[in-house]
Amino acid sequence: MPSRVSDAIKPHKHVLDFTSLQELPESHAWSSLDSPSSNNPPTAADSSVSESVPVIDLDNPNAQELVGRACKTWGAFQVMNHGIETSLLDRIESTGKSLFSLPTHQKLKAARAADGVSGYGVARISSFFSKLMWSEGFTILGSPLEHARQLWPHDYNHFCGIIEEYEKEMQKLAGRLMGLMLGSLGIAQEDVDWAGPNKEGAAAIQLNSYPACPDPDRAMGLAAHTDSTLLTILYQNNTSGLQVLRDASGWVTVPPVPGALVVNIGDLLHILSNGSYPSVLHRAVVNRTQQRLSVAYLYGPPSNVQISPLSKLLDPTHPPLYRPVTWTEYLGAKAKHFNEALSSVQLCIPRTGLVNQNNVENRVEII
Ligand SMILES: C=C1C[C@]23C[C@H]1CC[C@H]2[C@@]12CCC[C@@](C)(C(=O)O1)[C@H]2[C@@H]3C(=O)O
Ligand SMILES: O=C(O)CCC(=O)C(=O)O
Ligand SMILES: [Fe+2]
Repeated sequence: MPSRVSDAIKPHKHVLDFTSLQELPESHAWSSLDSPSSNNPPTAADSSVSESVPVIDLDNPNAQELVGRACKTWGAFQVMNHGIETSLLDRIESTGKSLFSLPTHQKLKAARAADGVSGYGVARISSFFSKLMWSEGFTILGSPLEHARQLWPHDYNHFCGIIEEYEKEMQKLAGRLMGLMLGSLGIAQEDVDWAGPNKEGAAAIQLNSYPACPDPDRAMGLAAHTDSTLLTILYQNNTSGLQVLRDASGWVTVPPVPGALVVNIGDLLHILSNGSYPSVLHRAVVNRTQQRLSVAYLYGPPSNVQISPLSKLLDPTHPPLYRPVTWTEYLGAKAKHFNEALSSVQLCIPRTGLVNQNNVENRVEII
């Protein structure tokens, strides 16, 4: 119970000063009962998992085929030789660390507004769960200038410069990855009018910090979700925590590989590919000794473009499985339906109908 009425009405009462805690508070103690069932598939004992998310060298002449295969089977992969300089990754990591190590009262000056997207706070998906997550985040959509001024009144340009450079480089990589992913489906990027080489998608950056946790087995860093993006490019520091759900094996850890970036398929690419590239459920777990930092580049189409299954992928035996949606509209569906957002834009399939091309039966209900 909040001790003062003013605490109860503060929008950011959930933000904790993690560093001062010796024990996991009840508010952050997850049990299998209060986590949604999608969070609890049979967990694979680490030793029994022989497969792991593919690591693809983008300089490999077969990169396109390898990317296509990884998108169909895993919904995630790691990339090497991606063209992003190590020094930029080091700089984004250290600026992220310095942000999260500011005093709580300072970080709260850049708090995300109740109806806003950008700023500092708990995970946006927190409202769908009765327990809180062991993490804090900072979201950037558009210019970070105003929030950076609140955080570092004397030195905001440093942060803004790094973010700007990171966005520019990631935009290029995201375009290149889209080209490989579409190419592997037999579609030229130029044939998708908003995705051509000189077109710019929209994007957000999410900095995540997962402090060391006194009771990691009962805590959740970031609960299982899919991203509402076309694709997400994730930089993780040298501490593992990211897991993706693989139907047969349960949760599979995506280990940090020095110099690699993780790519995962989001719901809009799932729609665009008519289910050929299923979006992947993923989550972040925490550990007892080390702070973990990750930076997600959430890449989507220009916000008002309608995304629907590509017509080249459709024929009478492969009808469209989803209705057209804009990114803005889909983010609204996610905020309302969370992990059921994709089914909320699904079209009805006749009883005799066809299932998703990759047989992801649990996602396509025949009604
Ligand atoms: C452009 C986006 C995509 C958002 C919302 C908005 C800004 C922040 C993104 C994330 C980042 C963390 C997971 C997620 C699920 C969340 O809660 O915030 C993402 C969400 C989505 O992919 O739906
Ligand atoms: O921190 C991670 O490994 C995952 C972060 C993530 O899924 C996100 O920001 O969308
Ligand atoms: Fe994510």
